[in-house]
Amino acid sequence: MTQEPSHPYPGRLITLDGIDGVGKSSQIEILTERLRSEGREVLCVRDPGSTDLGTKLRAMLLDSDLQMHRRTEAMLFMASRCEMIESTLRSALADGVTVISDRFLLANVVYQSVGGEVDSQTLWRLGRLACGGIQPDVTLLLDLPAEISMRRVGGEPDRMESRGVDYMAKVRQAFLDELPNAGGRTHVIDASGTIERVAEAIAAIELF
Ligand SMILES: Nc1ncnc2c1ncn2[C@@H]1O[C@H](COP(=O)(O)OP(=O)(O)OP(=O)(O)O)[C@@H](O)[C@H]1O
Ligand SMILES: Cc1cn([C@H]2C[C@H](O)[C@@H](COP(=O)(O)O)O2)c(=O)[nH]c1=O
Repeated sequence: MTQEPSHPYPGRLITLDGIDGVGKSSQIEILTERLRSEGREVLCVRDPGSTDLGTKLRAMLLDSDLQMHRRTEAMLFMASRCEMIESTLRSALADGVTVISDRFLLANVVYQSVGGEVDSQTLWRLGRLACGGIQPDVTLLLDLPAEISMRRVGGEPDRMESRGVDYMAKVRQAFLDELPNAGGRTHVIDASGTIERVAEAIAAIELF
């Protein structure tokens, strides 16, 4: 079955996602190096972040001392993503660049729907409006039990990590449940092996 295009541009949007500590950033580093060694122009962005506004919003959203309603939280993540798309991501795709995003709308749906007052369908609808018609071409979901991933997270827990391992276990399941709605091609990668083993599993996936 042919898939609807994720966006009207020649570039490629690849997103990596999963619960905190699953190993996304480590894999993005390896994937970026590999694609660049193959001669591809690669732009890495982080969600939330990657703009002045997004960086400020990230600091607030991860500040354990800051209280906010779940709908407020959801919309601030969407605002950061909108700014990143309209100031960086869209033009890169238009120029044919491969964009690797550390998280995207899928994280917004699962992290803000678990245990909160906002349902996933509403978050998909609002989130797609905020993304201005851009969806990932490929979503790589790194999957790992929350008990293991939370042990990998170092330092003081941020506002999301402070919600604890039970919340993170529900987020993990929500990622698996919502992945088919992410748009484009989707893959679940077992993140329980060594960094090298996980990188091999990602290298075996056809990204283009
Ligand atoms: N496959 C792996 N096996 C064991 N440790 C790993 C693996 N991948 C990453 N780590 C380690 O786990 C920690 C978190 O890794 P990383 O920052 O890549 O995860 P992350 O998903 O980006 O985390 P976060 O979402 O919290 O930023 C790091 O100390 C990293 O070295
Ligand atoms: C995009 C997005 C992220 N989150 C959560 C997920 C993590 O706990 C933090 C981001 O930190 P990381 O270093 O990327 O893990 O924010 C969220 O709750 N909603 C979102 O839309």
